[in-house]
Amino acid sequence: MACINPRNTDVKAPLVVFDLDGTMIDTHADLIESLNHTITSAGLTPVTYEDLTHLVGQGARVMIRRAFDLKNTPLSEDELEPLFDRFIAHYKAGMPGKSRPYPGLTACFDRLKAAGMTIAVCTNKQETLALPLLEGLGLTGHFAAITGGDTFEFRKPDGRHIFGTIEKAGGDPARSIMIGDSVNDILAAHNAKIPSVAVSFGYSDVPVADLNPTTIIDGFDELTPELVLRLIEAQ
Ligand SMILES: O=C(O)COP(=O)(O)O
Ligand SMILES: [Mg+2]
Repeated sequence: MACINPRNTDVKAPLVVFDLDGTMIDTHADLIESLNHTITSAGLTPVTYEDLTHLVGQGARVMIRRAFDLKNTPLSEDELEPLFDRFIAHYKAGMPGKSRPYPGLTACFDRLKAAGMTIAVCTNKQETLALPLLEGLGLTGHFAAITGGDTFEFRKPDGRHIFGTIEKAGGDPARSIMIGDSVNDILAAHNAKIPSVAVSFGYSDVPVADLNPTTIIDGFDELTPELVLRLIEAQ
């Protein structure tokens, strides 16, 4: 097992930064249900899972706006706000709903932490949704920091969202990696100049290999301390 030298206090623990939707947690059923609850009230027809992969990624407001674009229906800023409130109320009320961690996630956390590594969350989901969802699933205690799409004045794919998360978690960008499922995560890692791991099972609307991540995993059993160290040392 990989081991961190505990005597060298100048070297920060390796930090593994996780995206939330489609990476740690399979949230698609609840997102689709709340989105359809929202847009059908405005006369739109429901969206599908395939649609969701094009809509999710930049938070709830953008998801609703993209759904209207998808259905070729104009939407003014004034109309958006009550729909946004309707989405948030519905999504929050059902939480954690059908959302569940992907297989092997907590075993992966335990493995990384046993090797002296730190874990953080960098999601574009707003804090008022991300925090109770992680709490509802009993995961909060694993993380040194959780940042959302509204924590800073910037969000993924802006690399500063990752830097802000690393700083809050007490990490070092030179010893950090990003795990994500979509273009925002891989681009943000690229912009922050840190290695990226794409998961193949999330909500990307293109094959994740097209995003040029540093590497790809098909399940959390592949995310080992050895892989994390290899990626950090190779950067
Ligand atoms: O809520 C979203 O739109 C995206 O969330 P994620 O950054 O955790 O994938
Ligand atoms: Mg995601």
